[in-house]
Amino acid sequence: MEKLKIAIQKSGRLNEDSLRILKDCGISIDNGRDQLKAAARDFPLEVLYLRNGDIPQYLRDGVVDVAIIGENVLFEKGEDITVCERLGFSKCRVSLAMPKAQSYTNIKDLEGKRIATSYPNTVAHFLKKNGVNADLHIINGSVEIAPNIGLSDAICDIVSSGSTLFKNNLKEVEILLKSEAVLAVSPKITASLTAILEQLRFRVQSVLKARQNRYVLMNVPNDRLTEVIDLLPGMRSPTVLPLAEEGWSSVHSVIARDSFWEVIDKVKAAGAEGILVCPIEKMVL
Ligand SMILES: Nc1ncnc2c1ncn2[C@@H]1O[C@H](COP(=O)(O)OP(=O)(O)OP(=O)(O)O)[C@@H](O)[C@H]1O
Ligand SMILES: O=P(O)(O)OC[C@H]1O[C@H](OP(=O)(O)OP(=O)(O)O)[C@H](O)[C@@H]1O
Ligand SMILES: [Mg+2]
Repeated sequence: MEKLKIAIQKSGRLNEDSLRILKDCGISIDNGRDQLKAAARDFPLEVLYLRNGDIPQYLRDGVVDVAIIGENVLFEKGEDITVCERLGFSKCRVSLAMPKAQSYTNIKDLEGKRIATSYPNTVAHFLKKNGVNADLHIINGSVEIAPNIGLSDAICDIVSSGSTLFKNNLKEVEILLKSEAVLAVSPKITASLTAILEQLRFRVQSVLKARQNRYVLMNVPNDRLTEVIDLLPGMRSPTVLPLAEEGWSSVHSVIARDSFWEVIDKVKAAGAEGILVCPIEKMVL
């Protein structure tokens, strides 16, 4: 049977979460150490472990059909590659930073300056858009050290918590783009493999939806039911079941993770008690 070839990062920031999302989709992979290729046991999928930076070219050439990759890498060297799902992990931004002591008012301050980066196309694109000329120094790692050793006046690199910038006495001055892990598709994917990709996307979507929501159960006195129900969204509407004790009901609902505490505070104030919160494994709408 034909198999969809998926590339995931061999080692690094994306590896673990990429394997986790496949696992949550019910796809188990025989994952021998040092193996560069593995087959899934229960889904027509073959996994290739590759360098994140090499993946755009493999997608372009059709060596792999899909990949889990940092969106920032597509911006740098895969603008022709299509994204079919945003996966919600490895969130970061690509930013320009300068020594803290240096004054900065706007991008024009970078005119004629030396900028060290691993993302030359991204920086060149940003500078061109702003009509600024600067010297780019391409380095592959430890970019944040460059100003401290006199290699550059500014840097452009990935920022997440900001602690690497802080430790190197740098300040973030411009955000060029925001990124997260995405599922990207080869322009050469065939129709029959697209059908398998659609099955995979369906599973991914139900896993992501489930991660974004929580299942809640609570006890509510019957005379406060309408008030509590009005505060709860639910998939269609909340479920209401009678408790063994007269005058009380059990109310079940689904709440978005982001608005969770806000809703809980409100239902509590409206008379709900014994509130239980459970993770959801899959959510099919
Ligand atoms: N500090 C961070 N916080 C969140 N996401 C990050 C962070 N650093 C990198 N990422 C994301 O994870 C991706 C992989 O980063 P990582 O440093 O593991 O590999 P890499 O050196 O860019 O790639 P390669 O696999 O080619 O060696 C990046 O492209 C980015 O999308
Ligand atoms: O804002 P922060 O939370 O500090 O994260 C940003 C740092 O994380 C990444 O490096 P990583 O740790 O992946 O090391 P690498 O340079 O070897 O890839 C990135 O290149 C930054 O240096
Ligand atoms: Mg890194």
